[in-house]
Amino acid sequence: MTAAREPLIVVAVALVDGDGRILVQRRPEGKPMAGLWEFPGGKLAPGETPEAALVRELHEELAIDVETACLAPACFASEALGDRHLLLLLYVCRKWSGTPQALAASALAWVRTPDLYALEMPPADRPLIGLLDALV
Ligand SMILES: Nc1nc2c([nH]c(=O)n2[C@@H]2O[C@H](COP(=O)(O)OP(=O)(O)OP(=O)(O)O)[C@@H](O)[C@H]2O)c(=O)[nH]1
Repeated sequence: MTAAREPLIVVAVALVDGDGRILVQRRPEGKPMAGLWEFPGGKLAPGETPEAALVRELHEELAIDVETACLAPACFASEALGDRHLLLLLYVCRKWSGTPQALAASALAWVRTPDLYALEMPPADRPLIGLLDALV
């Protein structure tokens, strides 16, 4: 009997601009779920805290710098993802330095929360839209 794999923890962030819009990025060709829109973020490296992982991912994916204190835990999703179970921890951040650049995505878009419903997003993200709408 093989042991079940542990849940996959992914951290992601809703960056909120001064107009209350949220940044989403489009997954590039060649990756699973290519073409879907998602919140910037990614998997934890071994031994990394969720906040440290998010600071690193935001630097790698968007070339922005964020302080841990500016990452507010907001909500989470718990969803099957292939042969794994995904725990997607979503933070909200309103303060960063630099201008986001699409270093790891095929496109970036600033979107009002109700307009997120019209975007194709991974299944785990859909339940987060209503929760985010209540928070931003
Ligand atoms: N960043 C991010 N990942 C998400 C979201 N929703 C969601 O299901 N995921 C999934 O969570 C995982 C994120 O890990 P990742 O971004 O490091 O994965 P990846 O495949 O892009 O990169 P990798 O090449 O390092 O494996 C992916 O399987 C992705 O599909 C989301 O809103 N943001």
